[in-house]
Amino acid sequence: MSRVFVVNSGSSSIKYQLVDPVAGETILSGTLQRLGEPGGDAANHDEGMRIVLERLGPDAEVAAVGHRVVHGGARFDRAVVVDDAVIAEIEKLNDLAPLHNPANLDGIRAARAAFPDVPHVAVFDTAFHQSMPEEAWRYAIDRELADRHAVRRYGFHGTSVKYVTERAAAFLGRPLGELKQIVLHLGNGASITAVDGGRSVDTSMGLTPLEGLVMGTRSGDLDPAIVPYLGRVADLDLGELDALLNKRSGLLGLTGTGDMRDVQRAAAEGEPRAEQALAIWRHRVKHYVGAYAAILGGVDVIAFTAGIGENNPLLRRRTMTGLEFLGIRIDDDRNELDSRAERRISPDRQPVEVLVIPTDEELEIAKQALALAR
Ligand SMILES: Nc1ncnc2c1ncn2[C@@H]1O[C@H](COP(=O)(O)OP(=O)(O)O)[C@@H](O)[C@H]1O
Ligand SMILES: CC(=O)OP(=O)(O)O
Ligand SMILES: [Mg+2]
Repeated sequence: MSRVFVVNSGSSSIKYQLVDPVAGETILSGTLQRLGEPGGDAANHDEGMRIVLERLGPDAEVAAVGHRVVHGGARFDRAVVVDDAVIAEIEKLNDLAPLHNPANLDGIRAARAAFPDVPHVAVFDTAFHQSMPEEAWRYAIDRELADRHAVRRYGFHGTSVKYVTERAAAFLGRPLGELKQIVLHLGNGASITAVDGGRSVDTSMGLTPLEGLVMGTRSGDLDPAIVPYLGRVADLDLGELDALLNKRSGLLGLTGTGDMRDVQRAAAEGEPRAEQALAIWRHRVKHYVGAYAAILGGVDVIAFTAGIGENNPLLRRRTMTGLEFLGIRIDDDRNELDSRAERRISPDRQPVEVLVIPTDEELEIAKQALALAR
């Protein structure tokens, strides 16, 4: 038996799959969305997990349960079998991934109660980025203070980036070890990672999933002085500032909606704030592509993935326009093809292969969970 139940209990959704990674077969999958919002699929994560477990049924035979855990801190550089001590460690990191780790833990607790006799495996978003060199992960602040509190760049979406870079190499029929890749994971949470020969060497998210790109509700990069400054002039306390930057910024803060589809619709209707928000969003993406081409000393592959990266030809084209000097070109017919498949969207025989690789965090989690459970 090699079936794995995978739970990706996220900030506002629960994605789940029953997969057999050996047979490469998905038996069941689904998503509960907008948890806690009016009209959402469940009132909270506990109720959401109850619904998921009902859908799975009492007789599902599983060899292991795999859990996505966003923050593994300095403690977890690879997947681990969950026990009470691991749960306590994950809980300590709640403050460093406030939209994610508490929800991940809700999923783990509910699934352990439902499947007490099989191994539960935590697979961390941060693990893949532990290969970054110190010049990429260390912030230029007081060394002792930073080390005492484990303040450093961790990076996230690593499970997705690992999967996408391996698939990209397989798609091209070239050895992973020889490729310089830039992965654009553009979803509600969004990040860009530089991968040299299969190893993460830099990534846009930092201590928390707040740094880097403009996201659905997160600001991404800003001058850190803005935080104390706004605290003083707008009389906001630290909790309010944290909520402002994580939950009420990004596309939401700029336009009033955090969903890229709505922002694009508004922009297409000529709404100037929406058009400007897209321009800011694209500017930040381009900034990181250029930076990582420089860090890598060249680029062989640009891989688009996640909700926006997989489904949005207009943003793919417009973020790549102006990067011809790096050897990056887009073939409009290929780019606009409506497809769920892995595909090339650059013309043939270009210095840079531009690909769309649909991510599958759940399959990657299932593989790692099964490997550890055995
Ligand atoms: N066809 C599409 N065009 C533009 N954006 C899309 C499309 N489909 C999904 N998205 C966007 O993708 C984002 C969600 O991506 P996803 O990877 O599912 O996020 P997460 O896993 O972080 O919740 C949303 O902003 C959504 O609007
Ligand atoms: C780490 C992170 O931002 O995850 P997500 O994209 O699922 O919100
Ligand atoms: Mg995601």
